[in-house]
Amino acid sequence: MSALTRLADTIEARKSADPDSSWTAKLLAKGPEKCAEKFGEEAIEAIIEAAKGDRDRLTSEAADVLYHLLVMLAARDLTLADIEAELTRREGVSGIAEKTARKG
Ligand SMILES: N=c1c2ncn([C@@H]3O[C@H](COP(=O)(O)OP(=O)(O)OP(=O)(O)O)[C@@H](O)[C@H]3O)c2ncn1[C@@H]1O[C@H](COP(=O)(O)O)[C@@H](O)[C@H]1O
Repeated sequence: MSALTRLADTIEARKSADPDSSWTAKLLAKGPEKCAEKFGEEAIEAIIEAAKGDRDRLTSEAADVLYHLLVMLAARDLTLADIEAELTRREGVSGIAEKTARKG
């Protein structure tokens, strides 16, 4: 099992945890809008580090982004498996071909 899958499972389990004992439970208790806002903040921090080019800081911010993405998805009852299914569906479809098809 990958670290990402373990993290997703932990986040799922935190849905029923005491907000006083878990950061994730506390964030989930604030609702999906707050989870989305936190994800946005973390994404911006990662963008800044990517632009600056510090690999260590970008690694740390990217980990925050993945954690907050999973929390945001959990807040809307979406799982990592749901996203993996969408990625699997896209496998073998060129991004260029997909964009051309969308433009009609
Ligand atoms: N990966 C993470 C993770 N990444 C970031 N964070 C937390 O997310 C928070 C975001 O940081 P911020 O500086 O934005 O938060 P803040 O400024 O204190 O909060 P606000 O004032 O914005 O509300 C920090 O408190 C981090 O500790 C995480 N918290 C938990 N995890 C994972 O989730 C697991 C379960 O954690 P708990 O739910 O706390 O048990 C942990 O074992 C980890 O594996």
